[in-house]
Amino acid sequence: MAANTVLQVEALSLAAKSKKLVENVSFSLGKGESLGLVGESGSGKSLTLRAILGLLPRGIEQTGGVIKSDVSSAMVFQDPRGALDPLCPVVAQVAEVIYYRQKASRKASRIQALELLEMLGLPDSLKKSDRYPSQLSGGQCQRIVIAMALACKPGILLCDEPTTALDVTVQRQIIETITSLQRELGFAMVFVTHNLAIAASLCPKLCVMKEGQIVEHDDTLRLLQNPTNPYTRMLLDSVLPLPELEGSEQ
Ligand SMILES: Nc1ncnc2c1ncn2[C@@H]1O[C@H](COP(=O)(O)OP(=O)(O)OP(=O)(O)O)[C@@H](O)[C@H]1O
Repeated sequence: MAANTVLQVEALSLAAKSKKLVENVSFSLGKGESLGLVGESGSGKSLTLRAILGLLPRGIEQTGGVIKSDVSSAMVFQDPRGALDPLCPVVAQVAEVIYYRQKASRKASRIQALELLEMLGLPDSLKKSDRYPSQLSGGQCQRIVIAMALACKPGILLCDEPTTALDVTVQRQIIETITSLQRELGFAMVFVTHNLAIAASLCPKLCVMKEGQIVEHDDTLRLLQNPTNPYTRMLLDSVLPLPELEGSEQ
């Protein structure tokens, strides 16, 4: 691996029994870089992320390729409520990750958890009284899940459609939060989404996936300006423009 490279995926193939699900996927990621994995539902994006994390679902096997990384990874899942324990207060959930991953004392873990909540822009009310996931909005739950991932001090943040379950204004806030945290903490990121616009706004490089394969891999600007694969062109064409308002100035 080159000196600045934190992740190298080489010819990764995954299968369930004999069914090929991901085929010959390759990409690399430099320190602090962001890469977007875009494509339709079922194209193999989440499985690729799970393979990087080393957490493939039961029944899925790596049938080829290698994944090289010398930094730790943490994942932010699609459904924030599903990723949290409904019976445990949220601050305690973040503190628990710090306690186990960083081997801090219980008291220090709680203090660090509160600092992370502050960093994620969560309101003071969440810190004063212990609150449960059901008492938080979807956006607040996703911020807690991001705090838990960051509590592992990852070199790579793997984001699996972290904004899909949220409304568009909250989506934007979460994306802005991730961007500013990345600038501050310097982690690299693989961002999975079916939304080309979100991936393009976050990541300077994109991989387009279809049916388990990467069909196009390029710098975001070049890919948007000059897509070479028909599927990428179709993805671009399917971004709906806003209608022009009647009587608006030209
Ligand atoms: N546990 C599993 N067992 C068998 N097949 C699976 C399993 N998980 C995923 N698959 C299959 O692997 C393929 C890729 O799935 P994956 O979840 O990676 O797609 P995706 O691109 O992330 O889709 P989405 O955007 O809907 O999350 C799909 O055909 C899916 O049905």
